[in-house]
Amino acid sequence: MKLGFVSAILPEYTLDQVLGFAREAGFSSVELMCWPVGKAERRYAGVTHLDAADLSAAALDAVRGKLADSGVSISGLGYYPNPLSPDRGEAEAAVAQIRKVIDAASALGLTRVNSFVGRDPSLSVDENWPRFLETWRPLISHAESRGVKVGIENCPMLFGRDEWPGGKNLATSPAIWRRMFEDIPSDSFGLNFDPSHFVLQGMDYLAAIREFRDKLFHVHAKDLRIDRERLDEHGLFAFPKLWHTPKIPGQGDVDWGAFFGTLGDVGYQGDVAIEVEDRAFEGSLQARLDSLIISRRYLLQYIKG
Ligand SMILES: O=C1C[C@@H](O)[C@H](O)[C@@H](O)C1=O
Repeated sequence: MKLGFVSAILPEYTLDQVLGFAREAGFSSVELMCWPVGKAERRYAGVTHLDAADLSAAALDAVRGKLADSGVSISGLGYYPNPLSPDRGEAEAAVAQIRKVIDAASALGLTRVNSFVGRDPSLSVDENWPRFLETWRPLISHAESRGVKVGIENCPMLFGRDEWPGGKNLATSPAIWRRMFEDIPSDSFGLNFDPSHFVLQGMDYLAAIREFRDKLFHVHAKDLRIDRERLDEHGLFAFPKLWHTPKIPGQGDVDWGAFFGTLGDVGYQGDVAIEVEDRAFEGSLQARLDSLIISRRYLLQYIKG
């Protein structure tokens, strides 16, 4: 397994700076953010370390050169919008960008793109399903034709009022994954698995790794703490942001020994990208760089990196 990080935590860095930091800090890989150039609509979004809109020969050569010089590999290209948004304009833009990111991966000889399937939060899973199929069947055919595997992250995107009540990503549970993979059976359709989202939902991430071993395309290492006193105060049906806190690996409730033990049992040999969304480390650029260094040091007890 290779250890890397999600580049969203370094929005002010250029691609060169991201790769330079990764190399100096000893990371083997990086998941590069590929949001369209522009303003972020939410935290950890809107970061562009690779502009998928410019796939000119010159731009691609420049990126290839930077990657080769750095000696750091790219675990995947990441873009996490809501392609099933009730705002049709937003959804169409998301779908168009996902296609470009798939094209960019293929042009660079990469095999992984990570994203969300999206959701209309005001509708049930069943009510979202026809649109999910209409949107994702062509996207996955496109990925197949480009030799790219799309890993869907299991984040519920359900933290506060604007995502209430269903969240902005359908792909949150084994029950939904089974249905997704049955309805769109493709070797290009799988998971970007993050155990922290299972902790949030009170679910067993080890059983899920075992069942979906063949669908594990990419892994995120983010931790999360359930704040028991706040949960006792607000209850499970309150906005989740009221009773949990995202943390760096080792500082939350994920059992990383069991997690890596189970990944090893199922033969996972892909990339693990540390994802920092821990406000305790967001006071400065240096604190964010430190958070990646500390997370890496912690996880190296389980994997070679
Ligand atoms: O991996 C993820 C993608 C992010 O854009 C999002 O903020 C998030 O919570 C997440 O887990």
